[in-house]
Formats: sequence, structure tokens, C-alpha cells
Amino acid sequence: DILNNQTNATYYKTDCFERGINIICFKKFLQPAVETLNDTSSSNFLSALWRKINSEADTTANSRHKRQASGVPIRREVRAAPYENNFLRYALAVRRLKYHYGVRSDLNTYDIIASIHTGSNSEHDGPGFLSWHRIYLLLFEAALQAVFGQGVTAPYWDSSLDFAMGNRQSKTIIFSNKYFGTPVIDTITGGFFANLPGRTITRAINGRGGLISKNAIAAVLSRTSHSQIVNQDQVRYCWECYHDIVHRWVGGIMETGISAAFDPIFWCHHSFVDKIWELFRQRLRNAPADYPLGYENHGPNNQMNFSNYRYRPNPPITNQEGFSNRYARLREYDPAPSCQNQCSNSPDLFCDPTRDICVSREAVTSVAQDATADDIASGWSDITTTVMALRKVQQEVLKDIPPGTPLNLFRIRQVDPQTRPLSAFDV
Ligand SMILES: N[C@@H](CC1=CC(=O)C(=O)C=C1)C(=O)O
Repeated sequence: DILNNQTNATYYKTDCFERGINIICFKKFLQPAVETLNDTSSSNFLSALWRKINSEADTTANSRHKRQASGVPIRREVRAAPYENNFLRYALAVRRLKYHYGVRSDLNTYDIIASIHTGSNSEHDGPGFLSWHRIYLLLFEAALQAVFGQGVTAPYWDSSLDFAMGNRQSKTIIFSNKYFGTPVIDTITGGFFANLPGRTITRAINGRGGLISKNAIAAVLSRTSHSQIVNQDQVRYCWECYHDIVHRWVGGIMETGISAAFDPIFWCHHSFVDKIWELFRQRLRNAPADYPLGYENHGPNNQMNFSNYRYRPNPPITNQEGFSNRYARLREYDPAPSCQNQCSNSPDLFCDPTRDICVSREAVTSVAQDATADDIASGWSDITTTVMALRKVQQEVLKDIPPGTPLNLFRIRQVDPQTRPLSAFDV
């Protein structure tokens, strides 16, 4: 298991931990593809994203009006209405990043960010998992915002809605062309993320692993300290462990940390991981002080699970700070779809009154399932209204929206992301 590669861990320990953390170190250990990313453009870009996050953290922390008034970007469930202002925005922003070669001409900007996870190991299997992935997700969203405009976020994928489908889980509309694309096994050829530049996306839905049940979430939330939810020996309460099984359930490139972040569903899964963590964190009265110190030494690759581990030097962000309100305040979460809120008004969820929970709908028809980008572009007939509406949207989207073209749905920034380099100014 390369995630547990000892050489990397040792390398990290001597080069980074003992000699002090710096940007080189950041690149070596947070960015596996060392050689690929060991360049000025990438590090300047990543530094700019860090600056953006921290300047927002400063602003939010100093805001007199606190969270509500400060326009904090919201993360909603993937299927929450309105589609055009939620998932569609995310899908378009991801496509922009995938077509963006403004940082490096040989590597698209999405893949630059995803590569950071490729070499990750130490930030898994322990408490640092929660905070590191929180920061990593913010970094990705900062990049989305740089090419697509302020406010776009990674919607959260609440996989308990799909868990509730029982033995029909692999038919979930999540893996239709309206959302993350099809087919459910092998390279995806349909939907927003098919045939994009850079790393190909593969899946193997429902081969192994599993989804997260409401009971699992309740078990995690029933604990009273962080130490209890990061302890890998207590699988029943271990939030990271529940997250692992979803990676395996999606399969394909999501199955291993080396490639997981190249699937756009990665960020939505982690958005959900972060949401539940945040619910938990807010339930603890002493949340900011409750760094799980007792579990720092857990696991073979625990370097990054030390509370005083610094992601990078300037501004300094330690794991412990990653647990603080400073970064938590940068996002808000829409409540989980429930029968009480009409399942977030989603046409793709329904309330099961006998269980009093929302359940995901299945992918609309086999036509929708199997449609490729070309099918969509050429138009298909005889399908449901939902799919017709979707087709209309996708016809525009899949043409790769000439930059600056205002869709009726929302405005796109008046820049050409493919030719205009990102700079500190943009972010
Ligand atoms: N490798 C993990 C699952 C997994 C965890 C991750 O954090 C990841 O990024 C990808 C995959 C397991 O099989 O248990």
C-alpha cells in the first residue's frame, strides 16, 4: 500500500519534520508527484490559494457581523435544489479548472491540486485527517473560485441518502449523467466529467466497501470528545473509517489515495466528511481546545497527526489550528435533506414516510444512463421532462461554453480561463 509507504514517511520525517516545514516540504509531502510539481508556477499558485484562504479567515474572524452577515459560501447537498445554482455550478467550475492550463502548460490546474493528494499518506489514519482535509478542500474551492467566481463550493454528497436505497444503491441518480457521470463501472464516458483533459476517471461502483448509514452518523455524533471519533480501533465510532468504505464503494480511481482526488466526487465526499465533523465539533462545548492529543501517535504514518504539525510556514497553520473556528467559519452547511424540509426540494430525492428519511431516486432511464456527450449534443428524444431539461442544460455545458458567455442560469466571469494565467490577483 503506497499510502503506507515507509520511505515516504521517513523522507518526510528527516526532510520536513526535523529540519522544519517549508514550501519544498509541502511540495514533497503533500504533493507526491514531486518532480511534476516542483516548479515555481505551481508553488506560486498554491501559495496564492493559501493566502486567499487566510485572508478570508482574517476577514471572517474580524467581521463585526459574524457569520450570517458576512456572506459565507454555503455547501449544500449535491441533489439539493436548485440544480442550476448548486450542482451545475460545481460541475461547470470543475470543467473550467480541468481546461485551465494557465498555471502550467503541461498539467491542467485541476490535476495540479489533485496531485497533492497523490503523495499524501501521513495525513490519513489519525486526527490530522480531519483538519488536513478541511484545509485541502478549502484550497480546491479557492481554485474553483479563481476560475469561476466567488461563492462556488463543493456540494456535499450525503451518501446516507443512497445507503437508504437498500439493494438498489448502485442505481443511484448520483451516478447518472445529471451528476457524476456514467457508466458505473470502468472509464466514464457520459456526463460533465467524461473525456476531459488530464487524468481519466474510472469507477467500480458497489464492488466492495459500502455507504454511510444514518446509524453510523448517529454513532459518531453520539461521542463526546474528538479522541473517540479518531480512534481507528473503535471502528464503530471512527469517522475516517466510515469515510474509507465510501472510497472503496465508488471504486476505480477513488479506491486509493494516490488517485482519489482526480474524481470530482472526491471533493463532495469530503465536503460531507467535513460537514459531519463540523456538526460534531460544534457539539463539543470546548471544541477549539479539544484537539485529540491522546491519539497523536496512532498509526504508522502519524507525523502529520501531531497537533503542532504545520501545513506550511507562512502563514502558519498547524493541525490544531485546523481544528479551530478560524477555518470552520469559512463555510456554512445547508441542513441534511429530511422529510421536514421536503428533502431540500430536490426532484432527485423522496421522503419515505415509513422510515421518515429521504432516499435518493434512481437514474432516470437507461437512455439517460447510457447517453454520451455526443448523444446529448445531438439530442435524444422520448425521455422524461427532467431529462429534457437536463439535455438543454448539458447542450450548453458540453459545448465548453465560450468564456464570457452569460448562461441564463448565472454569469460566468469575463475572462478566458484557458489562456489567461491565474495569478495572486485572481485569487
Ligand atoms: N485506502 C483506503 C480507502 C481510501 C482512503 C482515502 O483517504 C483515500 O483517499 C482513498 C481511499 C481503504 O481501503 O481503507
